[in-house]
Amino acid sequence: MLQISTLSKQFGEMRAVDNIDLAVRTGSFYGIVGPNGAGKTTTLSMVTGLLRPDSGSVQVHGIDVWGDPGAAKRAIGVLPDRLRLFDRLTGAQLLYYSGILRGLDNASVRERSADLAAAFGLEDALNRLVADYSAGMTKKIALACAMIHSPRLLVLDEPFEAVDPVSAANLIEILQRYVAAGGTVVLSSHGMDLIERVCDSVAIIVQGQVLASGTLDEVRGKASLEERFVELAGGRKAAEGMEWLHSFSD
Ligand SMILES: Nc1ncnc2c1ncn2[C@@H]1O[C@H](COP(=O)(O)OP(=O)(O)OP(=O)(O)O)[C@@H](O)[C@H]1O
Repeated sequence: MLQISTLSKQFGEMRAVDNIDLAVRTGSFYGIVGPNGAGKTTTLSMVTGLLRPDSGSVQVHGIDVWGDPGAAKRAIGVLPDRLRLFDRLTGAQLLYYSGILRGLDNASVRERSADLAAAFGLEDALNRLVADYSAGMTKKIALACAMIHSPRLLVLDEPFEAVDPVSAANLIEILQRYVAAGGTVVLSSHGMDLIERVCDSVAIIVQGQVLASGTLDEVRGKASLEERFVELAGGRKAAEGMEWLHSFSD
């Protein structure tokens, strides 16, 4: 479903993404993990046609994302990292806008909006401005907008950040049913337990490079995913120094 080949992106001197290759099969629940600044968001932005790569290619469902971005984007639903939503719309209007933009007819948009609002527990918030939503509610309405056109591939950058445990469990169930029906999910997260629980495959990205990828068992071996992650990310730093923090200036 997704083939990333020798993808690179440099910002000035910084090689944010350095020759990344990844393959995600149809029906996979794929997790991308890595330390802050590792290049996850940059990679996912290039995958979804939001950021032009310096080199390399991305194929989604056999379509070259940068060769035919319109066709590729039809196959993808995206939850970007920094949410830039039209937040002077109500939740209902934002869902309507997303559905119509994706070519759905009126009746389908209304039916799907109601289903999504119920699934995410947003029924009572639909007529309020998105600008007034909490962080978690904003994330949920953005997720609903990403799903409304039933894409083949969902690319979700930190979908569980700020989402409460009940909503996260609902979302996981929705995604698991979507995958069981043949959809494909690629998500980034810092929640190792969650990735271990829901993903069948995972990639660990450190300093713009894929240091491990494959099925969950291939990547973690006999260790936990967190242990493998810490090992590949260069270990933990001992919390030394900063005595001033314990000197309490009052
Ligand atoms: N537009 C930009 N201009 C300059 N540098 C950038 C830009 N976008 C990202 N970077 C840099 O590229 C590197 C990778 O950033 P990226 O956002 O992809 O990391 P990430 O793995 O998603 O991190 P996090 O887990 O903190 O979200 C970082 O060093 C970041 O500062």
